[in-house]
Amino acid sequence: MTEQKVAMITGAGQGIGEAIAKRLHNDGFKVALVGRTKAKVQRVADEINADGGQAYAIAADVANREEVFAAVEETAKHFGDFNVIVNNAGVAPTTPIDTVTPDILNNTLAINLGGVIWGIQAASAKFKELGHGGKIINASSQAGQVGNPNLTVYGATKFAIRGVTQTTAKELAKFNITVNAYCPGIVKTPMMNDIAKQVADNAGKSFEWGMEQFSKDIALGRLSEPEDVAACVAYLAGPDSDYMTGQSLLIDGGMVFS
Ligand SMILES: NC(=O)C1=CN([C@@H]2O[C@H](COP(=O)(O)OP(=O)(O)OC[C@H]3O[C@@H](n4cnc5c(N)ncnc54)[C@H](O)[C@@H]3O)[C@@H](O)[C@H]2O)C=CC1
Ligand SMILES: CC(=O)C(C)=O
Repeated sequence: MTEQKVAMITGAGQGIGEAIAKRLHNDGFKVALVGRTKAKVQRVADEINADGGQAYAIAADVANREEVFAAVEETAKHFGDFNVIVNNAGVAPTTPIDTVTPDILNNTLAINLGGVIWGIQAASAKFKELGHGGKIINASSQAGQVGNPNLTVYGATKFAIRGVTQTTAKELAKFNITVNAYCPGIVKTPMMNDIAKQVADNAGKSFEWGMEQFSKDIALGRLSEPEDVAACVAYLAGPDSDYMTGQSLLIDGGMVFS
């Protein structure tokens, strides 16, 4: 039997992160689930463990460098190895340009971009210490490929994540560490529900109208399930993507063609 690999997923208490944790468990990974609220990640870990898996919940704020390093350390100590990090946690404030404040800008940069940078630093340091390569997988978005109205700050972080993915892929390749990103489209999660509601409220329209503003250009004609994204992340976490690095995989049902 092949050795079970260890993956750490941030923002794993709901939405896409939860689906990734469950998919990697189904694919035979041991999984560490990281989130700011321990109870949320513990609920997902309990479900995976009840299904015969090995899941471990850790509380950490990805904007805090020390907490991210501590989470990686705890994951490696708990499971005895460390092979994959999925830097998935993120926030998406709705920001028509005239509403952007220093606090919104700094907080979103600290979580979305800072969290990915600390995750890459902590994971690559641990892979090197363990004397083997590894896989780093970052959450970007279709909003990191094309400008989405009302998402200036969020979109900026998601464009930046594609850049960081490319630069670190080149830096870390010599250590047998790959770095790739996934770019979901419009996924049915609490984050997307909040965005659609805020856009609708700002326009004095219904939630359905708000969602339609984002979903009308999906070629496949349906919103994404979190599991659609998790399936592609599983590919990036597994051996079939070994010869792939620096790439940003669009999983958007055909909204954007790059
Ligand atoms: N839902 C969508 O349509 C899309 C989502 N994405 C990206 O996918 C990722 C996951 O998104 P969703 O599951 O939709 O979001 P979500 O809001 O439903 O879940 C995100 C999770 O991350 C956690 N989190 C937020 N800030 C954190 C922090 N500082 N430290 C630790 N955990 C933190 C939240 O508590 C939450 O549990 C995000 O990076 C998002 O930008 C990208 C494209 C589309
Ligand atoms: C939330 C997000 O990433 C969108 C709308 O693409």
